[in-house]
Amino acid sequence: MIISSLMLGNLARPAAANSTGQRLRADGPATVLGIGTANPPNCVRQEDYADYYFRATKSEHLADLKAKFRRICHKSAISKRYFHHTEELLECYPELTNRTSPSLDTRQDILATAVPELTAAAAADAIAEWGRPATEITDLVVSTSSGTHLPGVDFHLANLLGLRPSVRRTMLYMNGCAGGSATLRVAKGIAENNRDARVLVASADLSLVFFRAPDETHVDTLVMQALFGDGAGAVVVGADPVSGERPGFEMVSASQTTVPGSRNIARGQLREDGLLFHLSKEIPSLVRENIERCVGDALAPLGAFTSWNELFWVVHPGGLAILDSVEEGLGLDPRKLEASRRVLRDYGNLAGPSVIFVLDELRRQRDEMNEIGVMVGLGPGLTIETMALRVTGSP
Ligand SMILES: CC(C)(COP(=O)(O)OP(=O)(O)OC[C@H]1O[C@@H](n2cnc3c(N)ncnc32)[C@H](O)[C@@H]1OP(=O)(O)O)[C@@H](O)C(=O)NCCC(=O)NCCSC(=O)CC(=O)O
Repeated sequence: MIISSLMLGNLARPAAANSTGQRLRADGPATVLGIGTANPPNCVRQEDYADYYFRATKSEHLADLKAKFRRICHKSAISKRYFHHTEELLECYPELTNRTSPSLDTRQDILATAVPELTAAAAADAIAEWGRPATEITDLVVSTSSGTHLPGVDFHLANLLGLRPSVRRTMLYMNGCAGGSATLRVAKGIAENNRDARVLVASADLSLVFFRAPDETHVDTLVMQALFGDGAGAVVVGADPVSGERPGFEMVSASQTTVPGSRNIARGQLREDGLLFHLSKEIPSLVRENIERCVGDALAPLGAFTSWNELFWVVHPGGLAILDSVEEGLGLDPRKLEASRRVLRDYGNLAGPSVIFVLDELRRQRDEMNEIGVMVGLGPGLTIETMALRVTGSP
Protein backbone atom coordinates (compact mmCIF):
# COMPACT_ATOMS: atom_id res chain seq x y z
CA MET A 1 0.00 0.00 0.00
CA ILE A 2 1.78 3.11 -1.16
CA ILE A 3 -0.57 6.06 -0.95
CA SER A 4 -2.53 5.83 2.22
CA SER A 5 -4.90 8.77 1.68
CA LEU A 6 -5.70 7.68 -1.86
CA MET A 7 -6.30 4.08 -0.92
CA LEU A 8 -8.64 5.14 1.87
CA GLY A 9 -10.84 6.86 -0.66
CA ASN A 10 -11.45 10.36 -1.91
CA LEU A 11 -9.94 13.28 -0.08
CA ALA A 12 -13.03 14.03 1.99
CA ARG A 13 -14.32 17.60 2.12
CA PRO A 14 -17.64 19.07 3.17
CA ALA A 15 -20.07 20.05 0.43
CA ALA A 16 -20.60 23.85 0.49
CA ALA A 17 -24.13 25.16 0.80
CA ASN A 18 -25.68 28.53 -0.09
CA SER A 19 -27.85 30.62 2.27
CA THR A 20 -30.91 28.49 1.52
CA GLY A 21 -29.04 25.33 2.39
CA GLN A 22 -28.81 24.21 -1.24
CA ARG A 23 -25.60 22.29 -1.86
CA LEU A 24 -23.34 23.97 -4.40
CA ARG A 25 -20.36 21.65 -4.63
CA ALA A 26 -20.14 18.05 -5.69
CA ASP A 27 -19.58 15.45 -2.96
CA GLY A 28 -16.97 13.37 -4.76
CA PRO A 29 -14.01 14.04 -7.03
CA ALA A 30 -14.27 14.75 -10.74
CA THR A 31 -14.29 11.61 -12.86
CA VAL A 32 -13.68 10.74 -16.50
CA LEU A 33 -17.04 9.73 -18.04
CA GLY A 34 -16.09 9.37 -21.71
CA ILE A 35 -13.06 9.73 -23.98
CA GLY A 36 -12.91 10.42 -27.72
CA THR A 37 -10.14 11.00 -30.25
CA ALA A 38 -9.93 11.97 -33.92
CA ASN A 39 -7.27 12.41 -36.60
CA PRO A 40 -7.46 13.82 -40.13
CA PRO A 41 -7.40 11.28 -43.00
CA ASN A 42 -4.03 12.11 -44.61
CA CYS A 43 -1.63 9.51 -43.18
CA VAL A 44 2.08 9.58 -44.06
CA ARG A 45 4.43 6.77 -43.04
CA GLN A 46 7.52 8.05 -41.28
CA GLU A 47 9.81 6.08 -43.59
CA ASP A 48 8.35 8.04 -46.53
CA TYR A 49 8.22 11.36 -44.73
CA ALA A 50 11.61 12.79 -45.78
CA ASP A 51 10.74 12.28 -49.46
CA TYR A 52 7.23 13.64 -48.91
CA TYR A 53 8.39 16.72 -46.99
CA PHE A 54 11.27 17.73 -49.27
CA ARG A 55 9.11 17.12 -52.37
CA ALA A 56 6.11 19.07 -51.00
CA THR A 57 8.33 22.01 -50.00
CA LYS A 58 10.33 21.90 -53.27
CA SER A 59 13.56 21.48 -51.30
CA GLU A 60 15.04 18.42 -53.02
CA HIS A 61 18.20 20.40 -53.82
CA LEU A 62 19.10 20.48 -50.07
CA ALA A 63 20.50 16.95 -50.19
CA ASP A 64 22.60 17.11 -46.99
CA LEU A 65 19.73 18.58 -45.01
CA LYS A 66 17.42 15.90 -46.36
CA ALA A 67 19.89 13.21 -45.25
CA LYS A 68 19.97 14.74 -41.76
CA PHE A 69 16.18 14.97 -41.71
CA ARG A 70 15.92 11.33 -42.74
CA ARG A 71 18.23 10.44 -39.80
CA ILE A 72 16.01 12.37 -37.36
CA CYS A 73 12.89 10.66 -38.75
CA HIS A 74 14.61 7.29 -38.43
CA LYS A 75 15.53 7.93 -34.77
CA SER A 76 12.08 9.25 -33.84
CA ALA A 77 10.43 5.88 -33.03
CA ILE A 78 7.42 7.13 -35.01
CA SER A 79 5.87 4.87 -37.66
CA LYS A 80 3.19 7.18 -39.08
CA ARG A 81 1.50 10.54 -38.60
CA TYR A 82 -1.77 12.14 -39.69
CA PHE A 83 -2.10 15.62 -41.17
CA HIS A 84 -4.90 17.96 -42.17
CA HIS A 85 -2.70 19.43 -44.88
CA THR A 86 -2.03 17.44 -48.04
CA GLU A 87 0.39 17.95 -50.92
CA GLU A 88 -2.54 19.30 -52.95
CA LEU A 89 -3.33 21.92 -50.31
CA LEU A 90 0.34 22.96 -50.09
CA GLU A 91 0.38 23.25 -53.88
CA CYS A 92 -2.63 25.62 -53.75
CA TYR A 93 -1.00 27.89 -51.15
CA PRO A 94 2.70 28.32 -52.06
CA GLU A 95 3.10 30.86 -49.25
CA LEU A 96 2.90 27.97 -46.78
CA THR A 97 6.20 26.57 -48.01
CA ASN A 98 7.96 29.77 -49.09
CA ARG A 99 9.73 31.01 -45.96
CA THR A 100 9.89 34.61 -47.18
CA SER A 101 6.14 35.01 -47.90
CA PRO A 102 3.71 36.08 -45.20
CA SER A 103 1.35 33.16 -44.62
CA LEU A 104 -0.38 33.79 -41.31
CA ASP A 105 -3.68 34.83 -42.95
CA THR A 106 -3.76 31.63 -45.02
CA ARG A 107 -2.98 29.48 -41.99
CA GLN A 108 -5.61 31.26 -39.88
CA ASP A 109 -8.27 30.87 -42.60
CA ILE A 110 -7.66 27.13 -42.98
CA LEU A 111 -7.44 26.49 -39.24
CA ALA A 112 -10.63 28.50 -38.55
CA THR A 113 -12.75 25.60 -39.81
CA ALA A 114 -10.34 22.65 -39.65
CA VAL A 115 -9.71 22.88 -35.88
CA PRO A 116 -13.38 23.06 -34.78
CA GLU A 117 -14.34 20.26 -37.21
CA LEU A 118 -11.65 17.85 -35.98
CA THR A 119 -12.42 18.79 -32.37
CA ALA A 120 -16.12 18.10 -32.95
CA ALA A 121 -15.32 14.60 -34.24
CA ALA A 122 -13.40 13.76 -31.06
CA ALA A 123 -16.02 15.38 -28.85
CA ALA A 124 -18.88 13.49 -30.51
CA ASP A 125 -16.96 10.29 -29.77
CA ALA A 126 -16.54 11.21 -26.08
CA ILE A 127 -20.20 12.20 -25.74
CA ALA A 128 -21.31 8.94 -27.38
CA GLU A 129 -19.26 6.98 -24.84
CA TRP A 130 -20.65 9.06 -22.00
CA GLY A 131 -24.12 8.02 -23.26
CA ARG A 132 -26.10 11.21 -22.51
CA PRO A 133 -27.40 13.92 -24.87
CA ALA A 134 -24.98 16.71 -25.80
CA THR A 135 -27.52 19.21 -24.40
CA GLU A 136 -26.67 17.95 -20.90
CA ILE A 137 -23.15 19.37 -21.19
CA THR A 138 -23.04 22.38 -18.85
CA ASP A 139 -19.45 23.55 -19.40
CA LEU A 140 -16.94 23.48 -22.22
CA VAL A 141 -13.16 23.87 -21.86
CA VAL A 142 -11.16 23.89 -25.10
CA SER A 143 -7.47 24.31 -25.88
CA THR A 144 -5.49 24.78 -29.07
CA SER A 145 -2.27 26.41 -30.20
CA SER A 146 -3.32 26.11 -33.84
CA GLY A 147 -4.63 29.54 -34.73
CA THR A 148 -6.45 32.18 -32.69
CA HIS A 149 -9.89 33.51 -33.55
CA LEU A 150 -12.74 35.51 -32.04
CA PRO A 151 -15.08 33.90 -31.26
CA GLY A 152 -12.91 30.89 -30.64
CA VAL A 153 -12.98 27.15 -31.25
CA ASP A 154 -15.19 26.78 -28.15
CA PHE A 155 -17.96 28.86 -29.77
CA HIS A 156 -17.90 26.93 -33.06
CA LEU A 157 -17.65 23.60 -31.28
CA ALA A 158 -20.73 24.40 -29.19
CA ASN A 159 -22.64 25.09 -32.43
CA LEU A 160 -21.36 22.02 -34.25
CA LEU A 161 -22.34 19.75 -31.35
CA GLY A 162 -25.69 21.44 -30.64
CA LEU A 163 -24.76 22.32 -27.06
CA ARG A 164 -27.17 24.57 -25.21
CA PRO A 165 -26.62 28.32 -25.71
CA SER A 166 -26.10 28.70 -21.95
CA VAL A 167 -23.11 26.32 -21.91
CA ARG A 168 -20.28 28.03 -19.98
CA ARG A 169 -17.29 28.22 -22.33
CA THR A 170 -13.60 28.59 -21.48
CA MET A 171 -10.99 28.85 -24.23
CA LEU A 172 -7.28 28.25 -23.61
CA TYR A 173 -5.02 29.38 -26.46
CA MET A 174 -1.27 28.78 -26.83
CA ASN A 175 -0.72 26.36 -23.98
CA GLY A 176 1.37 24.28 -26.38
CA CYS A 177 1.74 20.62 -25.55
CA ALA A 178 0.37 21.24 -22.04
CA GLY A 179 -3.04 22.20 -23.53
CA GLY A 180 -4.72 18.85 -22.90
CA SER A 181 -3.51 18.64 -19.30
CA ALA A 182 -4.49 22.25 -18.62
CA THR A 183 -8.06 21.73 -19.88
CA LEU A 184 -8.43 18.63 -17.71
CA ARG A 185 -7.15 20.51 -14.65
CA VAL A 186 -9.63 23.37 -15.26
CA ALA A 187 -12.47 20.87 -15.87
CA LYS A 188 -11.71 19.11 -12.57
CA GLY A 189 -12.11 22.40 -10.71
CA ILE A 190 -15.38 23.21 -12.47
CA ALA A 191 -16.86 19.74 -11.93
CA GLU A 192 -16.04 19.67 -8.22
CA ASN A 193 -17.19 23.20 -7.49
CA ASN A 194 -20.45 23.08 -9.41
CA ARG A 195 -22.81 20.31 -8.39
CA ASP A 196 -24.20 18.40 -11.41
CA ALA A 197 -21.79 20.05 -13.87
CA ARG A 198 -20.88 17.94 -16.88
CA VAL A 199 -17.79 19.42 -18.50
CA LEU A 200 -16.73 18.68 -22.06
CA VAL A 201 -12.96 19.02 -22.41
CA ALA A 202 -11.48 19.22 -25.90
CA SER A 203 -7.97 19.80 -27.14
CA ALA A 204 -6.82 19.93 -30.76
CA ASP A 205 -3.66 20.82 -32.61
CA LEU A 206 -2.85 20.87 -36.32
CA SER A 207 0.78 21.16 -37.33
CA LEU A 208 -0.16 23.40 -40.26
CA VAL A 209 0.32 26.33 -37.87
CA PHE A 210 4.10 25.75 -37.94
CA PHE A 211 4.58 23.74 -41.14
CA ARG A 212 7.37 25.33 -43.17
CA ALA A 213 10.14 24.45 -45.59
CA PRO A 214 13.46 23.10 -44.28
CA ASP A 215 16.22 25.60 -43.62
CA GLU A 216 19.84 24.92 -42.61
CA THR A 217 19.79 27.74 -40.06
CA HIS A 218 16.80 26.37 -38.12
CA VAL A 219 17.49 22.74 -37.25
CA ASP A 220 15.01 22.79 -34.38
CA THR A 221 12.33 23.58 -36.97
CA LEU A 222 13.45 20.45 -38.75
CA VAL A 223 12.99 18.46 -35.54
CA MET A 224 9.45 19.86 -35.22
CA GLN A 225 8.66 18.78 -38.81
CA ALA A 226 9.90 15.27 -37.99
CA LEU A 227 7.92 14.79 -34.78
CA PHE A 228 4.54 16.51 -34.77
CA GLY A 229 1.23 15.17 -36.08
CA ASP A 230 -2.40 16.33 -36.02
CA GLY A 231 -5.18 15.19 -33.72
CA ALA A 232 -7.99 16.09 -31.34
CA GLY A 233 -8.94 14.54 -28.02
CA ALA A 234 -12.02 15.03 -25.86
CA VAL A 235 -13.14 13.95 -22.40
CA VAL A 236 -16.45 14.29 -20.57
CA VAL A 237 -15.77 15.11 -16.91
CA GLY A 238 -18.23 15.11 -14.02
CA ALA A 239 -18.45 14.33 -10.30
CA ASP A 240 -21.01 12.18 -8.45
CA PRO A 241 -21.89 9.89 -11.40
CA VAL A 242 -25.58 9.11 -11.84
CA SER A 243 -27.22 5.94 -13.08
CA GLY A 244 -25.98 5.01 -16.54
CA GLU A 245 -22.71 6.93 -16.25
CA ARG A 246 -19.59 4.76 -16.11
CA PRO A 247 -16.63 6.64 -14.64
CA GLY A 248 -13.27 5.30 -15.77
CA PHE A 249 -10.87 7.36 -13.66
CA GLU A 250 -11.14 9.67 -10.68
CA MET A 251 -9.17 12.89 -11.03
CA VAL A 252 -7.64 12.94 -7.56
CA SER A 253 -5.42 16.01 -7.65
CA ALA A 254 -4.01 18.42 -10.24
CA SER A 255 -1.07 20.78 -10.17
CA GLN A 256 1.24 22.76 -12.41
CA THR A 257 4.82 23.88 -11.94
CA THR A 258 7.51 25.52 -14.04
CA VAL A 259 11.09 24.35 -14.22
CA PRO A 260 13.29 27.18 -12.86
CA GLY A 261 15.40 28.96 -15.48
CA SER A 262 13.59 27.32 -18.40
CA ARG A 263 12.23 30.48 -20.06
CA ASN A 264 14.10 29.94 -23.34
CA ILE A 265 13.87 26.18 -23.47
CA ALA A 266 10.60 25.72 -25.39
CA ARG A 267 9.18 28.96 -26.72
CA GLY A 268 7.15 30.13 -29.68
CA GLN A 269 6.12 33.30 -31.47
CA LEU A 270 3.19 33.75 -33.83
CA ARG A 271 4.76 35.51 -36.80
CA GLU A 272 3.86 36.46 -40.36
CA ASP A 273 5.05 33.04 -41.48
CA GLY A 274 3.17 31.09 -38.83
CA LEU A 275 4.12 29.79 -35.40
CA LEU A 276 7.89 29.76 -35.00
CA PHE A 277 8.69 27.36 -32.19
CA HIS A 278 12.15 27.01 -30.69
CA LEU A 279 13.01 23.65 -29.15
CA SER A 280 16.22 23.61 -27.16
CA LYS A 281 18.37 20.50 -27.27
CA GLU A 282 18.36 20.74 -23.48
CA ILE A 283 14.69 19.77 -23.09
CA PRO A 284 15.36 16.04 -22.57
CA SER A 285 18.09 16.62 -19.97
CA LEU A 286 16.02 19.25 -18.14
CA VAL A 287 13.10 16.82 -18.00
CA ARG A 288 15.38 14.06 -16.68
CA GLU A 289 16.84 16.31 -13.97
CA ASN A 290 13.54 17.82 -12.81
CA ILE A 291 10.79 15.27 -13.31
CA GLU A 292 11.15 13.41 -10.03
CA ARG A 293 11.18 16.57 -7.91
CA CYS A 294 8.21 18.08 -9.79
CA VAL A 295 6.09 14.94 -9.63
CA GLY A 296 7.15 14.28 -6.03
CA ASP A 297 6.19 17.82 -4.94
CA ALA A 298 2.86 17.57 -6.76
CA LEU A 299 1.93 14.27 -5.17
CA ALA A 300 3.40 14.86 -1.70
CA PRO A 301 0.07 15.95 -0.13
CA LEU A 302 -1.38 12.60 -1.12
CA GLY A 303 0.91 10.45 0.99
CA ALA A 304 4.15 8.48 0.77
CA PHE A 305 5.33 6.53 -2.24
CA THR A 306 7.75 3.64 -2.07
CA SER A 307 8.24 3.21 -5.82
CA TRP A 308 7.09 5.09 -8.90
CA ASN A 309 6.73 1.68 -10.54
CA GLU A 310 3.64 0.97 -8.46
CA LEU A 311 1.76 3.65 -10.37
CA PHE A 312 0.49 3.71 -13.96
CA TRP A 313 1.83 6.57 -16.12
CA VAL A 314 0.20 8.76 -18.76
CA VAL A 315 3.12 10.81 -20.05
CA HIS A 316 3.12 13.34 -22.91
CA PRO A 317 4.93 11.66 -25.83
CA GLY A 318 6.89 14.76 -26.80
CA GLY A 319 9.60 12.74 -28.52
CA LEU A 320 11.60 9.58 -27.93
CA ALA A 321 14.23 11.48 -25.92
CA ILE A 322 11.48 12.98 -23.72
CA LEU A 323 10.03 9.57 -22.85
CA ASP A 324 13.50 8.13 -22.24
CA SER A 325 14.24 11.06 -19.92
CA VAL A 326 11.06 10.59 -17.90
CA GLU A 327 11.78 6.87 -17.64
CA GLU A 328 15.35 7.51 -16.51
CA GLY A 329 14.52 10.40 -14.17
CA LEU A 330 11.91 8.35 -12.33
CA GLY A 331 13.67 5.00 -12.59
CA LEU A 332 10.65 3.48 -14.34
CA ASP A 333 10.42 -0.05 -15.62
CA PRO A 334 10.33 0.24 -19.48
CA ARG A 335 6.81 -1.19 -19.78
CA LYS A 336 5.46 1.70 -17.65
CA LEU A 337 5.56 4.09 -20.60
CA GLU A 338 4.25 1.60 -23.12
CA ALA A 339 1.00 3.52 -23.77
CA SER A 340 2.95 6.76 -24.37
CA ARG A 341 5.41 4.99 -26.67
CA ARG A 342 2.53 3.45 -28.66
CA VAL A 343 0.90 6.86 -29.14
CA LEU A 344 4.26 8.31 -30.24
CA ARG A 345 4.69 5.41 -32.68
CA ASP A 346 1.19 5.64 -34.16
CA TYR A 347 0.63 9.41 -34.21
CA GLY A 348 3.86 11.31 -33.41
CA ASN A 349 3.80 14.23 -30.96
CA LEU A 350 0.18 15.44 -31.07
CA ALA A 351 0.91 18.44 -28.80
CA GLY A 352 -2.14 19.40 -26.67
CA PRO A 353 -4.34 16.31 -27.14
CA SER A 354 -1.50 13.80 -26.74
CA VAL A 355 -2.22 12.96 -23.07
CA ILE A 356 -5.86 12.22 -23.95
CA PHE A 357 -4.67 9.77 -26.62
CA VAL A 358 -2.37 8.12 -24.05
CA LEU A 359 -5.20 7.85 -21.50
CA ASP A 360 -7.37 6.27 -24.19
CA GLU A 361 -4.57 3.85 -25.11
CA LEU A 362 -3.81 2.98 -21.51
CA ARG A 363 -7.33 1.90 -20.64
CA ARG A 364 -7.05 -0.83 -23.27
CA GLN A 365 -4.35 -2.43 -21.08
CA ARG A 366 -6.61 -2.49 -18.05
CA ASP A 367 -5.38 -5.85 -16.72
CA GLU A 368 -1.85 -4.53 -16.38
CA MET A 369 -2.87 -1.22 -14.82
CA ASN A 370 -2.16 -0.21 -11.22
CA GLU A 371 -5.00 1.37 -9.26
CA ILE A 372 -3.29 4.75 -8.95
CA GLY A 373 -1.49 6.63 -11.70
CA VAL A 374 -0.14 9.97 -12.81
CA MET A 375 -0.74 12.03 -15.93
CA VAL A 376 2.23 14.21 -16.86
CA GLY A 377 1.86 17.01 -19.40
CA LEU A 378 4.79 19.08 -20.63
CA GLY A 379 4.48 22.53 -22.12
CA PRO A 380 6.33 25.66 -23.09
CA GLY A 381 8.58 27.21 -20.53
CA LEU A 382 9.21 24.28 -19.41
CA THR A 383 5.87 23.70 -17.71
CA ILE A 384 5.02 20.41 -16.02
CA GLU A 385 1.37 19.55 -15.38
CA THR A 386 0.65 16.66 -13.01
CA MET A 387 -2.66 14.93 -12.32
CA ALA A 388 -3.08 11.96 -9.99
CA LEU A 389 -5.68 9.50 -11.29
CA ARG A 390 -7.38 6.51 -9.76
CA VAL A 391 -8.97 3.72 -11.78
CA THR A 392 -12.62 3.22 -10.92
CA GLY A 393 -15.17 0.82 -12.39
CA SER A 394 -14.68 0.64 -16.15
CA PRO A 395 -11.93 2.72 -17.78
C1 LIG B 1 14.71 14.38 -32.28
C2 LIG B 1 15.08 13.04 -31.68
C3 LIG B 1 14.02 12.01 -32.03
C4 LIG B 1 16.44 12.61 -32.30
O1 LIG B 1 16.86 11.39 -31.76
P1 LIG B 1 18.30 11.21 -31.05
O2 LIG B 1 18.38 12.16 -29.94
O3 LIG B 1 18.47 9.77 -30.77
O4 LIG B 1 19.31 11.57 -32.20
P2 LIG B 1 20.45 12.64 -32.21
O5 LIG B 1 20.83 13.16 -30.89
O6 LIG B 1 21.52 12.04 -33.06
O7 LIG B 1 19.76 13.82 -33.04
C5 LIG B 1 19.62 13.75 -34.44
C6 LIG B 1 20.02 15.10 -35.01
O8 LIG B 1 19.03 16.04 -34.59
C7 LIG B 1 19.65 17.13 -33.92
N1 LIG B 1 18.77 17.62 -32.87
C8 LIG B 1 18.09 16.90 -31.96
N2 LIG B 1 17.36 17.72 -31.19
C9 LIG B 1 17.55 18.97 -31.62
C10 LIG B 1 17.06 20.25 -31.25
N3 LIG B 1 16.19 20.40 -30.27
N4 LIG B 1 17.50 21.33 -31.94
C11 LIG B 1 18.37 21.20 -32.97
N5 LIG B 1 18.85 20.00 -33.37
C12 LIG B 1 18.46 18.91 -32.72
C13 LIG B 1 20.94 16.54 -33.35
O9 LIG B 1 21.90 17.52 -33.14
C14 LIG B 1 21.36 15.59 -34.45
O10 LIG B 1 22.01 16.29 -35.48
P3 LIG B 1 23.27 15.67 -36.26
O11 LIG B 1 22.72 14.49 -37.02
O12 LIG B 1 23.74 16.77 -37.15
O13 LIG B 1 24.26 15.29 -35.22
C15 LIG B 1 15.27 13.15 -30.14
O14 LIG B 1 16.39 13.92 -29.86
C16 LIG B 1 14.08 13.72 -29.42
O15 LIG B 1 13.06 13.06 -29.21
N6 LIG B 1 14.25 14.95 -28.95
C17 LIG B 1 13.25 15.63 -28.13
C18 LIG B 1 12.38 16.46 -28.96
C19 LIG B 1 11.67 17.47 -28.10
O16 LIG B 1 12.30 18.40 -27.59
N7 LIG B 1 10.35 17.30 -27.92
C20 LIG B 1 9.57 18.21 -27.13
C21 LIG B 1 8.69 18.99 -28.05
S1 LIG B 1 7.93 20.30 -27.19
C22 LIG B 1 6.68 19.60 -26.39
O17 LIG B 1 6.37 18.49 -26.62
C23 LIG B 1 5.99 20.41 -25.35
C24 LIG B 1 5.86 21.90 -25.57
O18 LIG B 1 6.81 22.57 -25.24
O19 LIG B 1 4.81 22.44 -25.92
